[in-house]
Amino acid sequence: MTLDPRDRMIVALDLPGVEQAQAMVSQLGEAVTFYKVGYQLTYAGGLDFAKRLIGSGKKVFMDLKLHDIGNTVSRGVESIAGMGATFLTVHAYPQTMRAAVEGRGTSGLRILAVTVLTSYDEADMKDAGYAYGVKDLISLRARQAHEIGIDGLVCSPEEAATLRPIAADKMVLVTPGVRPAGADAGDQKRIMTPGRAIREGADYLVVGRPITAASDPKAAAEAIVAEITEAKSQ
Ligand SMILES: O=c1ccn([C@@H]2O[C@H](COP(=O)(O)O)[C@@H](O)[C@H]2O)c(=O)[nH]1
Repeated sequence: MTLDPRDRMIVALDLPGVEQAQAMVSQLGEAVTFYKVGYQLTYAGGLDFAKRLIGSGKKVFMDLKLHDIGNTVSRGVESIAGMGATFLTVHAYPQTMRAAVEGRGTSGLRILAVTVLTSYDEADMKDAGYAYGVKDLISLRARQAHEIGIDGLVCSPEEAATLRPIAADKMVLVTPGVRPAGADAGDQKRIMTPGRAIREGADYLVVGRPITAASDPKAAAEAIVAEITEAKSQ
């Protein structure tokens, strides 16, 4: 996939409100082309803000991680499909994924299935009652997503190399859990540096706090794009 390295970085706008999100977008300027809007901002006026971002020429990933009975998921996805976002997440349960694919129809919205959250390690999987470990569950869910016609997977960069053969050129690999060398992991448990994530086969990197909480967010974003560029040139 030929993409400008800048377009491979998706900045998570996990901020308390539209005012803070707008200030961050203004500060980042041309350094960032792709934003992710998740729970925090969506429930604080973020849907209209996301539409305005799209109107201003930025790409938007709605990280709503839908999971409900099929009819509710389909109808929810139909509503989102009209807003012009590029990506929308659902949890990677077969019923939910089928409903999402039905709801997106022939719109340009691409559905991403969240395999196993990057804040989970093996102990968390057990704690949540899963019989599978991370590696087996992400592989199972990736195969199911492929069969159902999902457009991409959300996984840790640690799993990009394992999932690439399943995703082939049909599904993009979108990876949160990205931390520049020496950065605080926070609640992320399956992490990798930006350069290594790209070398392992990630198509898009999702980065939040390492940029939005940096003393100079624009410089932090530019440094990540430089790492992506370097990794792509190898
Ligand atoms: O498995 C997942 C799925 C989604 N996310 C989201 O990505 C960002 C990561 O933010 P950081 O500040 O860089 O940790 C955040 O919005 C999550 O909701 C994820 O981390 N892992």
